[in-house]
Amino acid sequence: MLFYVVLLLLGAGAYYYHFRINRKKIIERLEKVVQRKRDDLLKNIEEARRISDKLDSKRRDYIGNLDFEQLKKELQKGSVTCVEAVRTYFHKAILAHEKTNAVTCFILEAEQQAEELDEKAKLASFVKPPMFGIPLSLKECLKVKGYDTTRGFVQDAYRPSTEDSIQIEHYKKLGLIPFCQTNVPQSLLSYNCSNPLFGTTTNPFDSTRTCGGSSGGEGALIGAKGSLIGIGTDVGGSVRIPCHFTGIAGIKPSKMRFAHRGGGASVPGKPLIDANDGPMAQDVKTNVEFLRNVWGDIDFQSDRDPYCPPVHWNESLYSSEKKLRIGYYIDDGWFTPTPALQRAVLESKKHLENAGHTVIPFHPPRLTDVIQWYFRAVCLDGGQYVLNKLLKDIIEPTIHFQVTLWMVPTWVQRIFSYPVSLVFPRMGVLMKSLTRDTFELREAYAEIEAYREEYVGLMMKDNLDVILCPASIMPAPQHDIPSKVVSGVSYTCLYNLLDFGAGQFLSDFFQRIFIVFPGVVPVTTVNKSDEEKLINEYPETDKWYQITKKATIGSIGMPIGVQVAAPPFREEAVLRTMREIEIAITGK
Ligand SMILES: CCCCCCCC/C=C\CCCCCCCC(=O)NCC(=O)O
Repeated sequence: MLFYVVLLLLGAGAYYYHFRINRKKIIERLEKVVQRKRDDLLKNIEEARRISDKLDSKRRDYIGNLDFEQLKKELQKGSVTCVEAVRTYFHKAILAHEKTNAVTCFILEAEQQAEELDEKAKLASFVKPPMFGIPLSLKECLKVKGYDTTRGFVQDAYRPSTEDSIQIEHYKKLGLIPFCQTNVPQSLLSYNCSNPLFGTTTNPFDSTRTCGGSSGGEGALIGAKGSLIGIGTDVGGSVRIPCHFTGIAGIKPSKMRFAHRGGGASVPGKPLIDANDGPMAQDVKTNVEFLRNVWGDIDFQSDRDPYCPPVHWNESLYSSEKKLRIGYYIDDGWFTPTPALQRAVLESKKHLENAGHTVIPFHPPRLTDVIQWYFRAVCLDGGQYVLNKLLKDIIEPTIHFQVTLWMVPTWVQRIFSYPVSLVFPRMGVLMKSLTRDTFELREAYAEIEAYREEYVGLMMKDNLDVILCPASIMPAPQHDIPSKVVSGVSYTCLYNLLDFGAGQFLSDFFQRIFIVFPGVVPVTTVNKSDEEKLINEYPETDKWYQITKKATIGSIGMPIGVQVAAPPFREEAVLRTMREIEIAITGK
């Protein structure tokens, strides 16, 4: 017996030794890549600075102070040129980058694209496209010809995309000029924004706090006024959480409203929970204008990707005067949000009631189950795909906790989940979430499908048009917190789980009720009384609550958004609701 124990220990030791040596080699090799990439970025920024400096600083300030609508008009009139717009936004993005480390690369060809557009504009026959000359920032994972999409993995550096994705092609056709790429967390499966290649992106309001993720670079850049409009992706909150953390507005349309051919994903091959791209901007108005133009011309995407139905912008839904019926909740029953987030929903409710809408309580059912199905379906191979990539890479320290969880074999997690449940029941739920086998995975898929019916059934029973709820559980926390409180995505991941696969859109009934489309609009900032309530009333019943409470203390002044969600192909109703909240708050 002793012999076998010794043999086993020796075997384990040898395996561990081999593993360490191998990891050391990988890290040494990749550290050189990191250095090269960082040197290249410095040169790239200097080149962008040289380009931006060609424009007189007074002119740059003038153009830099125009909002989206004003810049769009001036570009259309010809009183601002595309080259001037690009040079201005190189300048503004450099300033934002110096503050937050948001940019991973400037797309230097933007200047040339701008020059070509300006040349075309001189021809009498040329009809300017609707978003002529507007600079567009892009999350690093979106495919642009000639540029990397590393998703924060060092191993994927210097493997540039060979083509633009269909969406990028479309944006260029509409006159937009992609001018920079922005940072992401390693793997995209986190709501912070750090990776070993480009480092940590910080929140423009407080550098000790995260800008959110995974479209965190976009959040930081737009929040710091370095871009007017950008594109993120969202599989669990990655557009909405950074918007909420950085005080901007953004939306995650239902999957089929964009073409996905040529796009990338955090975990390819997960059928029920898929990432959608979505715009992010300083206000709702800009998102509306952007989507009005993109969906007004959606045939461009549908023609190239038959899985993208040609559903056009629905102006009558957006501009309708019919009063809405809105369901709201301030606590999903899984994770009580901190007081400012609850107040933001209640204030928005009042604004909407003042505008004549009916706002009634709505309770999303069984969030504990939702959390389990979501993690099971996102990590559909038990996290193996991401873990394999991570083990071939330098692992980002701010996601160490999350990676450690993934490394524990599923059967071990399952055994320990029972004793853990006795002292920390919510952790027990998470520890039972990763799938043991395909039998369990199929079951989870079936549950998700049934849940979709249940959820929309509840909405239909009360004849609800949209749902109003918190955007997250807390204001922006410190950089390492998201990986420690990964279950805090319940407010956003619910609406990814309710998304829909191809095919069902064929029926009008399904189109109306099944896919849910959420967006986030900034509403308020954390105040003193929120902090007092947090200290005196916020639960401390388990470790996640304790971490959340501690991370939220000291967040006075941080932005807070709310989330609005609605059934598929009714994105315009969500935008209308968000815009009405925006008008009530800002008066414009
Ligand atoms: C012992 C318990 C094991 C559970 C381990 C869970 C590990 C965490 C897995 C997934 C985290 C999901 C967080 C989602 C954050 C938002 C991500 C997002 O929207 N990404 C966008 C994209 O992928 O494009």
